Amino acid sequence: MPARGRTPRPMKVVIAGGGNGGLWAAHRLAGSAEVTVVEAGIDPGDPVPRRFLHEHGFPDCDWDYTDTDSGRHLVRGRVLGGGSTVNAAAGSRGQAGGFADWGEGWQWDDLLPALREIESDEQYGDREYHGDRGPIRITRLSPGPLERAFGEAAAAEGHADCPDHNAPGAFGVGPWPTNRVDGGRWGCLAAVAPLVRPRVNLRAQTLVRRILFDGDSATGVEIEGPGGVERLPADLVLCAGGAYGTPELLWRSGVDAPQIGVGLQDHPWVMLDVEADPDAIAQRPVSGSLLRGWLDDPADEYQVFPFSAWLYDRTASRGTWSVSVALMQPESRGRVTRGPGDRARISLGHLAERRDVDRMLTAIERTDAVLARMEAEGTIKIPPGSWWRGVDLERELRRRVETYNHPVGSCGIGRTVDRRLNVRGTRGLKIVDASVMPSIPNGGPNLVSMAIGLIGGSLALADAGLARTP
Ligand SMILES: Cc1cc2nc3c(=O)[nH]c(=O)nc-3n(C[C@H](O)[C@H](O)[C@H](O)COP(=O)(O)OP(=O)(O)OC[C@H]3O[C@@H](n4cnc5c(N)ncnc54)[C@H](O)[C@@H]3O)c2cc1C
Repeated sequence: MPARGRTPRPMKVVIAGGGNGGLWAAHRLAGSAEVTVVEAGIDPGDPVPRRFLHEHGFPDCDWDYTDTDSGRHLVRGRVLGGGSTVNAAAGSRGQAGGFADWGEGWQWDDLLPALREIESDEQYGDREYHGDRGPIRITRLSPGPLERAFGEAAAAEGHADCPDHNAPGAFGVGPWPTNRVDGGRWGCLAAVAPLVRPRVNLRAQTLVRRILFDGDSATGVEIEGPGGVERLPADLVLCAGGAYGTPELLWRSGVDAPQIGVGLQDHPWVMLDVEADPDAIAQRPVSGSLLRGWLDDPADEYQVFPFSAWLYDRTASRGTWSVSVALMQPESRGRVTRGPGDRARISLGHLAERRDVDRMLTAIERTDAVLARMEAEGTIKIPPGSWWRGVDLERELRRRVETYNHPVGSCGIGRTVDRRLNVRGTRGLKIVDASVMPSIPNGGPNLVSMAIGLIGGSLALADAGLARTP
């Protein structure tokens, strides 16, 4: 019991990682608790520099991970705003069925209030399943000539018109919901950091080296920043380092919770590169069309979206239109294991399950049918010898499959954390990022990881018996 007349001090919370989950948890907690956000990368500041709004590829703000299966580099934003500062700003949130195995308290209806609170949907904000007051602005960009032709070809192949991919039960072809303002990426750096900075202690360019414990209770963190190594005491530590960074931090801290790194999932995708008029491509280089189809069952969802190859790779031709095909509810799982120096050793495990291979092959076949119609109309050219029309397609698929940059689930609910996001076997330690997703949603993890941060912040307040400030 506090001494008579003495005001109890505010709860001290340290958030390790200022990305999607971390900034949204900070937003929820600031004002009700004394919050410090520790971000290893830079804070680019406000107003957001143009490059973080309009450019792609940030080697100076990256964690430099590698997929050990393929040897390919894995991009992970090391910058305030995390993935949402470097990503493709696709704001598709997935459908209810994609959360069916998330367990009690984490079903679609449980997540929807947070998903609504995050967003202002410019076209459909008045619908009950959308928000119109959140800082993340969702819009749909007008189609260019290639998007129109793609939509017509997909319709001729039997795909429904889909004006809002975030509407319940939506499938078909239509504009990408994208978090952009004036064409620029509108992620957590642009939209959430300005709300959080004045209300928290933000330590950028500072690494959380380890979580400190007294027995099984987290008591703070050890950080290393421009001023050297320091200890920050805390009543509660929230890990928000992402699907690779959070396991690393737990290992560095000697946390022995169950199944860390087990259960990693990612959407596998491949590119079908076709040729088109560079001026037509330039009219809508990214965030144009999205086709969501399914094979035998809605759980067999695949996504197709075209974009300018040159936008992401300056060695590519401006006339290359990359048509990506991704499997949205893969069964395969990868693993993050503890590598030398407690660095994450990542095996994405794409196409480990036979069923995923078969589903990818069928999705490619269906996509090729749409592209063939476009070619017949003269809007694109499928180069002779294209890999997906050759022999031994499965071998080529396995060689070319890569990451959609959507890793989740390395510290899943029901495995490493409980339903209130507490790290099992510890006290005063929660995880509030994409690593807790029990399985990969059938949309992008961008908005869902933000929702997890917001819910994690609410759970922390509720656990402490604190009221939420508006
Ligand atoms: C190139 C790319 C494109 C993508 N495109 C899309 C898309 O279009 N749509 C979509 O839905 N999803 C997309 N994603 C995925 C999406 O951005 C992520 O799922 C999301 O950012 C995950 O949020 P998070 O909070 O788990 O982690 P992050 O947003 O990655 O945040 C983790 C933060 O923690 C920091 N950190 C880590 N360890 C430490 C430490 N020890 N100390 C201090 N700080 C630390 C990191 O620097 C980072 O800022 C993309 C991702 C990438 C990389």
